[in-house]
Amino acid sequence: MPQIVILLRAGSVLGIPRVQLQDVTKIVCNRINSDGLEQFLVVWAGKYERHSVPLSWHSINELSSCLELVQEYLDNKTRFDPPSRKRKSPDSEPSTNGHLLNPAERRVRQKSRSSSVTSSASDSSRSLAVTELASRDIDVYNGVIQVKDDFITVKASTEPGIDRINSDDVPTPAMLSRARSSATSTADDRIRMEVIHRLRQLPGPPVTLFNKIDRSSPPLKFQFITQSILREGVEKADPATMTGCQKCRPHMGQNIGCEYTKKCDCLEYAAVDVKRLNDVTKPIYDKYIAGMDVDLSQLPKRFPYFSNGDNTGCLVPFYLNERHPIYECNKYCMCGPGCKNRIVQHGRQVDLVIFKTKDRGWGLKSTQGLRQGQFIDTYRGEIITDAEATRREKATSSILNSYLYSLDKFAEENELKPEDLYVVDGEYFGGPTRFMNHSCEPNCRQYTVSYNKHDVRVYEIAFFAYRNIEPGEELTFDYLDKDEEEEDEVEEDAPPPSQEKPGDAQGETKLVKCLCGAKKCRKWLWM
Ligand SMILES: C[S@@+](CC[C@H](N)C(=O)[O-])C[C@H]1O[C@@H](n2cnc3c(N)ncnc32)[C@H](O)[C@@H]1O
Repeated sequence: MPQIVILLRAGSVLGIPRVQLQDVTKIVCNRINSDGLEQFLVVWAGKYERHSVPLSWHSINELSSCLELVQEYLDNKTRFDPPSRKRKSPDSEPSTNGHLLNPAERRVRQKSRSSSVTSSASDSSRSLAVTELASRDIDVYNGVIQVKDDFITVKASTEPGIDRINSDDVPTPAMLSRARSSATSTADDRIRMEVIHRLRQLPGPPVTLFNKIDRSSPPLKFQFITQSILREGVEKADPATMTGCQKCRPHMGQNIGCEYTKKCDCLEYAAVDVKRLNDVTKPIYDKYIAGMDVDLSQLPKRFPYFSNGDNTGCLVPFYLNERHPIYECNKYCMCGPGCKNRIVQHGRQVDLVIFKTKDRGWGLKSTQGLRQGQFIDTYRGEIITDAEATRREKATSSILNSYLYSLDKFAEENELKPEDLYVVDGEYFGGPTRFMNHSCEPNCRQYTVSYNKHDVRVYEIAFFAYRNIEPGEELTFDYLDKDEEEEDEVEEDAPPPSQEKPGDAQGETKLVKCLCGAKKCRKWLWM
């Protein structure tokens, strides 16, 4: 399309001009232009008369700050037109996991007609207005384009003689038909490179991307974060309540920090190991269970992680199997940073691969084998109030996916009302674990990890390997958080359960067919 090409060449003196994200409403079509360039039809944002919203075609280079809109367009297009974006040849996967451009797809369209262009330009600002377009179906340009300070802006033209195209008519059936057969591999690659770039910024061992299924990438709307973000109305407990263990020291014999459960104040609220109660401690425990004030440090406790041997750092069976809350040491503790009661706080230590599954969107795996009880990563996101979670659920853009995780571990014992609980939303902000799928027979489990035993509403959710996991095995957890003994027998071809998901007062959740493929699959999954 000549008018845009002229603009690009002028812009190349200044650098590639860019369309700004906030100026674009959406992208509605794609094509290969007469120069063989992939282009996208942009609908501009702004206050314009109805039906005369400016529209213009742009290359992926010009849309580098709008890649997430391009991705949204391509993902929707794929939903309606899957074959055009399927991988052609898995063998051509480059080592970066990026897609090779398939030469057969780079169809250079024969230039048929040109449009007349009026232009005015200065060093810092150039504008172009388009008169009658010979082929509206293809060469749509509807307004005045300006390049200023390396950014493209556009406005509806008021000049006489400029033909307007009704924006409601775009994309036309002819445009859609052309779009269907027009390659988008350059755009797919750009999007993928942006995701890979973001993954490379993450601290710790590499997180990589692998997709042998199609050309899509994880959503650019999603941002990787290293710590959860507390949103409006969410408050941690008063910082003054956060205290550390005062009687422990870095070297208490074995040079592992905290060593004696009876000395460590961090274990005050940790689960009691009832199997080790004796004649002295049993009566204290009974009083504790009856709700009386007792000295909890007298009761038998356990540290959560092995401190020596092959399994150093892995969860001990008492925590692994019974899933008691884990209380790690914190910055106020006297045991020092090398204390063995600090694992989750040091962050992810295993490599991860975000990969495309055949039928459940993206999933997560590791290239390394994981030991039973080994820490993988936390589930992070925006921590929001219950009311905000309900609002988001109702207004959700993700029809199929659910990323909300309720922080209700301590609700019952602290008599917290459901409306006072917080929820982690991992849809737009989170870590790689946001891509973990559900299995009815999972190989990972989620555990509660707290650094402040007095804070019952804000804590970490940490994933640990529940058994030894082979390299490359998909990492899964049970979304319903059921323990093995709670399992009900599920019959083959069981119909969808009629009751509501437990705890779902509003019945907002959806029931979807579970595709985990486990032998004991429950067949249906509440989302
Ligand atoms: C937390 S996300 C997991 C990542 C997701 N696959 C993606 O591509 O973003 C949860 C969503 O993944 C899909 N999913 C996960 N496990 C599934 C399963 N066993 N069966 C069917 N869909 C599943 C569902 O769409 C669910 O809402």
